[in-house]
Amino acid sequence: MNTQIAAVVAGPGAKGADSEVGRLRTVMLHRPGAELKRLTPRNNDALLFDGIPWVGRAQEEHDVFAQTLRDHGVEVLYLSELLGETLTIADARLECIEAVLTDPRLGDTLRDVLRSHLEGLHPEDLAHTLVAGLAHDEFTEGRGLGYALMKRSEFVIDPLPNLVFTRDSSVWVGDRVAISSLAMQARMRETSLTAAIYQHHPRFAGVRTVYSSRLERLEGGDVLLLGPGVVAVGTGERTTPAGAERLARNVLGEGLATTVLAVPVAQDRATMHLDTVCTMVDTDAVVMYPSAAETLEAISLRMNGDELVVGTPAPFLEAAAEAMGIPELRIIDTGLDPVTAEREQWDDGNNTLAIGPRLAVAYERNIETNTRLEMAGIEVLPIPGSELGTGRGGPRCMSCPVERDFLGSAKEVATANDV
Ligand SMILES: NC(=O)NCCC[C@H](N)C(=O)O
Repeated sequence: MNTQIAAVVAGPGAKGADSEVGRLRTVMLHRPGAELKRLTPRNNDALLFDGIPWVGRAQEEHDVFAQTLRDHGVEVLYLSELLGETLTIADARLECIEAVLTDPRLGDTLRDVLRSHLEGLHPEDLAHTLVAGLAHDEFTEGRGLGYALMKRSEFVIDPLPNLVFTRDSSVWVGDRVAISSLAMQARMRETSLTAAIYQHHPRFAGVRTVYSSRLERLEGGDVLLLGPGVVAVGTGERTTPAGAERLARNVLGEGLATTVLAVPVAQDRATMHLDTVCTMVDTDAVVMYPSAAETLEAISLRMNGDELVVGTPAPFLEAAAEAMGIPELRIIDTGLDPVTAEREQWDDGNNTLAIGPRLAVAYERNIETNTRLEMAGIEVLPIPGSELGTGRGGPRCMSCPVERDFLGSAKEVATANDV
């Protein structure tokens, strides 16, 4: 175990998180809005939705989620409000507008008129347009061949319906924020918004980043803070091995962790991120899709001086327990038959958001999984998700914890494991 680790800054009021289960203090959500109204049967696949949500009901469901968090003392920050405030700052406006204009489909003529249009918008209207997109017919000033040949159903600026999954576009590791590098075309522009918020909004003044969207592919849904100093990173289509290795180099190099576990995840629609099959519900327990529990492996990444040492594959639960310095990483035994397990995994039954140890928000529809969690002593706070679920993400996907109580420091963990 590498003991040359700087202590994670975990002072009172520190932002960030060193676990999945420390008491949740502040979270960033995005209340879905006009961007969901852009979804049609023609574009929903490309926009990564499995259906056409009833938008008003999705908003009601999301409001229940936010209120459940508030009722448990969690401060809820809304991404669009932060974005509107951020876009009062000239540099932030430029960066977000530039991210739109880099779209190679535009062509110079359309790009120029679009630039002038966006530059003229009030910050809140600009925030709205950056999130909801701009349809061909809404942009009456449109010019150029790109615009002339665009179908009426197409967008000059694509909407961002997956912004609701705030987990994926940024993730905190210790007191640093990682701006992710989203893999799918439909989501790439999301990080121009989160990057601008973290860089320019006064709420985050002085916060340092540990990853940027210019680096290799990395999505927050793949990053699990197993415990102080131990980070698991799912790898596959969304987070590439190169992205996991880059994150490992950065967090290990900065003393934010002692071990990173790379965890290859089977690449199916239902299992696009590590958090679709496994989330933590206690300091030493996960709720996990049974078939993943049998098959997941982990490869440890540690630093030896300047060298990144790559271990050999080992069963995930064993490798995690060893890195965490605990006898066992428990799985809540859901004991479900394979069909029920598959149905509830599809509906994000394993994608819980812990508000603290043994207290987790979960979709109410996953009755069997939730019952087993309760039987195992995990208090479940059920929320509706029939419409939200069409985007294929649950409470963890829909939340970016900005501040949790720290459970410890990397230095303490390193010391404890060395004894
Ligand atoms: N962490 C997550 O699993 N997030 C859910 C992302 C769902 C979104 N429709 C996507 O395909 O990226």
